[in-house]
Amino acid sequence: MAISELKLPPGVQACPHDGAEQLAQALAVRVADALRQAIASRGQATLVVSGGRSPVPFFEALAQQALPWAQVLVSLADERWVPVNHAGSNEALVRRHLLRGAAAEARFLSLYQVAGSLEQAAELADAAVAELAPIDVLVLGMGDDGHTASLFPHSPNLHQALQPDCARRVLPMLAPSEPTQRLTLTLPMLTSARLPLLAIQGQAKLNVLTKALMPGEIAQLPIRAFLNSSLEIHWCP
Ligand SMILES: O=C(O)[C@H](O)[C@@H](O)[C@H](O)[C@H](O)COP(=O)(O)O
Repeated sequence: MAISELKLPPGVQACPHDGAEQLAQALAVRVADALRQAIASRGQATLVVSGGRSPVPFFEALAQQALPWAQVLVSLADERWVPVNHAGSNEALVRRHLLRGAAAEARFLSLYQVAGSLEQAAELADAAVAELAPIDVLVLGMGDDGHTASLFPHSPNLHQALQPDCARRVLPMLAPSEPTQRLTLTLPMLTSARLPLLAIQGQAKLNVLTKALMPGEIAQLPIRAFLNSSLEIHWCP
């Protein structure tokens, strides 16, 4: 099935692209326009991006966009609880591929915190991200298991993190793969985004999305929590 054939709920929109490079470029233009608008209205803009492997071409395309970067605050939807010099650090990925050239002037808000336990790190991150909401632009990814941010199926704290009135902005999560200890923004933080975007690539992820659009438990496919409000889904084969 092609993404254009999916029956999407009201507010959810599909944006198909021919390939990864086209998706990265189009998403960068879309995000940059929204950041410019936010800066024109409020003098600054907040951008929350995801980690993983696929966002690299998008980060590099966005870094090329002409923007008053000093007025942009960048942060992450989720982070692996590893220091920035660890190969799995999402912060390192953003610093390497997005915050470079003129974009290095943007301010970056770390989710990663040095602490004695993951729970303590989540409490510190919770306080640190208070200034993020409401988010102007959110770019989510999705795993083959239907997780988004670090909202992993059946993780401890998943139920709490997905409550629309969750009082925490950040909660600790456990991922099924290394690095397993994660920090994630919770549902109310993520859904505060004025422009929520989901970027996914490939048939396998389209199949997961198709399944997520069918009735079922949110805990099985946490992406479901984002399919009942406004969302722009950018997809390429
Ligand atoms: O830290 C992370 O791993 C993420 O933020 C995560 O939610 C990611 O977006 C998905 O796992 C998809 O990752 P890919 O796009 O690389 O497949």
